[in-house]
This record gives sequence, structure tokens and C-alpha cells, in this order.
Amino acid sequence: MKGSARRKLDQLNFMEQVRECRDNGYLLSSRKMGSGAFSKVYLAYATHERLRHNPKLASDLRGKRHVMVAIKIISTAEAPVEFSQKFLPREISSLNTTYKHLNVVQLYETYQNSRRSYLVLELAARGDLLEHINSVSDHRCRPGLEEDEARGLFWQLVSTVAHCHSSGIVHRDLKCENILLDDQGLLKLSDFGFANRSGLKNSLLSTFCGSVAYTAPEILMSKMYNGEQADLWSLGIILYTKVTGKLPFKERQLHRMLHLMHQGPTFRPGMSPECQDLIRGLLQLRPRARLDLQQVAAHCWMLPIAHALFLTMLSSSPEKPAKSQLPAALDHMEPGRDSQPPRLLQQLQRPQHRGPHHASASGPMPERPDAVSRRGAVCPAGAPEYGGSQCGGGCLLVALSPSSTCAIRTTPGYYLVN
Ligand SMILES: Nc1ncnc2c1ncn2[C@@H]1O[C@H](COP(=O)(O)OP(=O)(O)OP(=O)(O)O)[C@@H](O)[C@H]1O
Repeated sequence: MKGSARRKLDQLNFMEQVRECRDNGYLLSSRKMGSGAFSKVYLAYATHERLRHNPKLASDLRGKRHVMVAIKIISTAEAPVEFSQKFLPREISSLNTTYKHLNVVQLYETYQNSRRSYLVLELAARGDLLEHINSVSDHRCRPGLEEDEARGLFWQLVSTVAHCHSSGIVHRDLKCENILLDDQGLLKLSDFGFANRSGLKNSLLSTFCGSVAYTAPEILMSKMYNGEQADLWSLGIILYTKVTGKLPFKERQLHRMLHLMHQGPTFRPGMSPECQDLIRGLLQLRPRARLDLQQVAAHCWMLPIAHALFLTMLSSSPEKPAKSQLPAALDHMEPGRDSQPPRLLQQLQRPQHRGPHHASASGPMPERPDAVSRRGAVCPAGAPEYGGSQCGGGCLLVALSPSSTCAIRTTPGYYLVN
């Protein structure tokens, strides 16, 4: 089809989508937030009429003080049958299973006709984590985020993934492009198109999902794999990417990629040994050797977050430190919704703010040589390796079950929490 004919058809299609959204209570804007293989995501506005009929949407948007949403329009007529019949229903069902967590993007409702499916989603207006890393890197004139910022975001991510796993959902496509940020800088995990039920604890999956750079070696080698352990590998890649601004392993050819994975990640000078240790703990070739989410939460690199959680707990009774002492990211994460002691694992797994189930829920970045990009990255070379798999400073958190004691060791001393 010629360019002008294609443009005309696109315009007609768009006008049809505007009509279909209006009939369902949303005003579709022409601002495209992003697109996927068979989808386009637009900014839209909920009408008063719609807000009256969807209490969940109304209460969420009241808290946000705006009426904006993101509408993902999937062209089911063009997508393969497998996509419409398998992956799309899984995406909807996974969002409906995990929606209670503050850091999971909300699915407010869906509607469809014979040509398209519409997913009305919580708006994450600040783009994705990859864009954020690249813009911070430009600003700092140095690739990657500060470790403090990376830690706050990583904590939110680990907490979200723990919630998904405990709800029986494995994401299977964890990557920076699927981690969105809202207008307050809160992380929103999205794109559950490859998600699946983790089922029995040790059940294995066989479908290849995800993006090669973030994919666990056992999947690349076409082995049966455990979805939770595969997600842990992706977390390691994401953390590395956050703090270095680069992907740890990037090769077009599979055998070279696997070779790099065997060698392990290399680190630039200046990265803290604790952070290196945590990344190594996640990027273990043997899936069972990877740190689990509880160990990640208890890792010494996470100490400042654990300390801040402890302060949150103290601030919930008299003579406590002021809440303003908390890092901003945690301030958002812990809006004082419960008075329970902040046991770390409970914090990780607890849904963090969502109300009752809602009934109806059914421009590329410019390529830069040493920055992460959608198409590739340059691996750092010659960075010194940090030896050993144990943290130098010793562990900081123990006993995370509800009935046991949680000990947080910090620089000035020990805190014991019953
Ligand atoms: N809730 C949202 N708020 C703002 N932007 C969004 C939202 N959801 C998706 N986007 C944007 O739209 C893009 C495509 O969305 P998404 O990844 O969900 O689609 P997809 O069809 O599953 O993509 P892919 O084919 O890459 O898997 C995202 O990368 C993001 O930039």
C-alpha cells in the first residue's frame, strides 16, 4: 500500500477507535504513549458518566487528582490467533490477579468488538525505566543511576515480583522497557502478555518468553525451567542495567551469549562490592543457586531500605523519628496504611494499597555507544572483578517469618524487632 493510502487508512482506523472509546465512556486523545507488536497505547480521559459507573476507577483517579488513563488498543483482527486466544487472556487474567499491589499497573476495565480489544489501564506518564536510565545518564554525563536511586526502584520491583509470585503469577518478560514510572516516580510493572500461572511450586515451563538480553540461560538453552527462578535472573540483569547503564550480556549469536553468561558480569570501578555481590547472586547460571526474593530483600546492599522501613515502624508510635527522614521512594511505598511491624518479607509480599476487586476488570531512544538501548549495548571491558560470593560486611537481616524475630544490623548498632 502506498504511503498516502496507508495514512488515510490509519486516520480512518483512529477515528473509529475514538468513536468506540467514546461509546464506552472515554475520550481518546491522539497522544500515543507507546506501541507494541499488535497494540498502540494512547492517553485518554474518563468521562464523568464513566466515573459514575466504575467506582474502582473513580476512587483511584480521585486519589490521583486527574481523570487520565492509558488505553491499550489491540488489533485482534491483525494479531495471530494464538495472541488473541492465549496471550491476551493471560495478560488480562494476570493483571486481575496481581492488581492489589501499588506497583502493578492497574487494569480498570476492558471492552472489545470483532476487530479490537481495549484495555483501560492506569496511566504511567513518565515513560519506562530504560528512558529514565538514559536520561539520568545524559544528565550525569555518566552511564547508570546513582546506587541510592537504583536501590529505591529495585526495592519496589522486588516487592512487586514477590507479590506476583505469591499470587501464583510469573511475569517472564521482566525488562526495563516493561517497568513504567508514573508522574510521582512510582514504579509500575506492566506488560503481562507473557505471564503465566506458576502453578505447583516446582512445576517447570517450556515456552520461550521474553527478550534475549534479559532471558535466563536455561531458557536460551531450551531446557524446562522454573518461571520464578527465571524471573530472578531478569532481576539481576535489570539491577546491573540500572547501576551501569549497560546490559551485562549482549551478543547476537546464542553460543556467544551463553559464553558471556558463563564468564559472568564484569563491573566498572566504583560500583560498591555489595551491589556487585547482589548482582552475582542473581546472575547464577544454576537456577537453584540464585538468591531467592527473601535473600535479595535481606541482602546487605538493601540495608538502607531495611533501615528506612525500621524507621517507618518507629514513626508509627510516639517519640519516633519523623517520616521526613525516609527516602522519597519509600515514602511513596509506605503510606502508613497498616500498623503492623514492617517485617521485611511481609513488606515484600503484602499488597500495598488496592481496594476490593473491581467487577468489570476484565520513539525509540537515540542509540548511544555506551548506553543501554533497545537494540543493543556495549559490554564494559576490563573492569576488576570482585571476588567471593559473600558480602564483606556480613548479613543484616534474619528471621523473616511472621512468628520470628527480625534483626536489622545497621552501622550504629543492632535493632531487634519482635
Ligand atoms: N499504562 C501505561 N501508561 C503509559 N504508557 C504505557 C502504558 N502501558 C504501556 N505503555 C506504553 O506503550 C508501550 C507498549 O505497551 P505494552 O508493552 O504493554 O504493549 P505490548 O503490545 O505488550 O508490547 P510488546 O509487543 O513490546 O510486548 C510501552 O512500552 C509503554 O511505552
